[in-house]
Amino acid sequence: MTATTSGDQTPALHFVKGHGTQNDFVILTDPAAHLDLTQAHVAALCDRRRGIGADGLLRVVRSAALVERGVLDALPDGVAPDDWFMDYRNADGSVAEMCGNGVRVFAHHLRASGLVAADRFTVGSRAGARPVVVHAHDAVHADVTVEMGTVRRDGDSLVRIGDDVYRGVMIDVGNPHLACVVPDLTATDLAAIDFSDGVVLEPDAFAHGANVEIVTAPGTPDGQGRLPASMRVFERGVGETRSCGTGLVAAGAAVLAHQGESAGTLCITVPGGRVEVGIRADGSHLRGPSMLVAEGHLRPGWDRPAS
Ligand SMILES: N[C@@H](CCC[C@H](N)C(=O)O)C(=O)O
Repeated sequence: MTATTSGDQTPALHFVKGHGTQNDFVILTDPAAHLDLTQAHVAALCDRRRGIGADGLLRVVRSAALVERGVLDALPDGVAPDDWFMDYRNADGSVAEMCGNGVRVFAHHLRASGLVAADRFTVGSRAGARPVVVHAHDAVHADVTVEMGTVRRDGDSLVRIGDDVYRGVMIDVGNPHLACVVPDLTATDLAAIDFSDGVVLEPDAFAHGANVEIVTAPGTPDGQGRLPASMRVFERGVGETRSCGTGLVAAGAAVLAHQGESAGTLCITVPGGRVEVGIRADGSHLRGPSMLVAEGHLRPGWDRPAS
């Protein structure tokens, strides 16, 4: 992966490493879309042994530049040419439409780096515009809310995980999910689920694969009226992660549907922390922490195989 400068003059590439409830990302700032982000390069960079290691990569790029360079055919719904665009890739190098934790970390990076000077702005994504509010931030920590858009519920489907089969709701939050609420599942049972053989979806259920969430039924509301629940997730293009923002919104909608409700606020615990999810008839939100933990440079030639 090189900047467009040719030959051995390629400059060292600056990166930032961050996470949202331990869903971790490599962030590359590339305003004019000069980087040639191939699937193999992204996979190598996200590899925890031969690269920096991450669940995904966030390229920080001007929306218009992605269209000019042919990465996008057109600007997605509501995205303006000047908006910063989160060009998201999974750890295996595949492209995904949206990443909820990624938007929180992306917005934090924009504020902390001075690329954006306001606390309210819009981030572009392949799933459309995602308005954010940065409630507080410093160089390392931030608290960010993302408007996650409409949650579309489809029919039910099944997933096999090891010897167990779970029924869930197919939910689109810009990207596809199967959110399975298991009423009698305790937090201990949830922690014991073995994802090591992956997840097997019904063959015709999802044209492009899906992320799978296993969620407990909600407990009694907390002091702020939020329903508590716990979740684990197996992400398309990654494997099990310690959190997934779009998955949390899908899980929130599934928990509410399980209660016979279509709107409400939840506080959901994942292995990497806790976030707030709000579901409304006309949209949804995700609020939670972001951390930017490191920065550095990729050495020119990092992607050449060892001789
Ligand atoms: N971790 C993300 C979701 C990333 C994309 C997902 N793996 C997919 O392929 O749809 C999140 O926080 O939403």
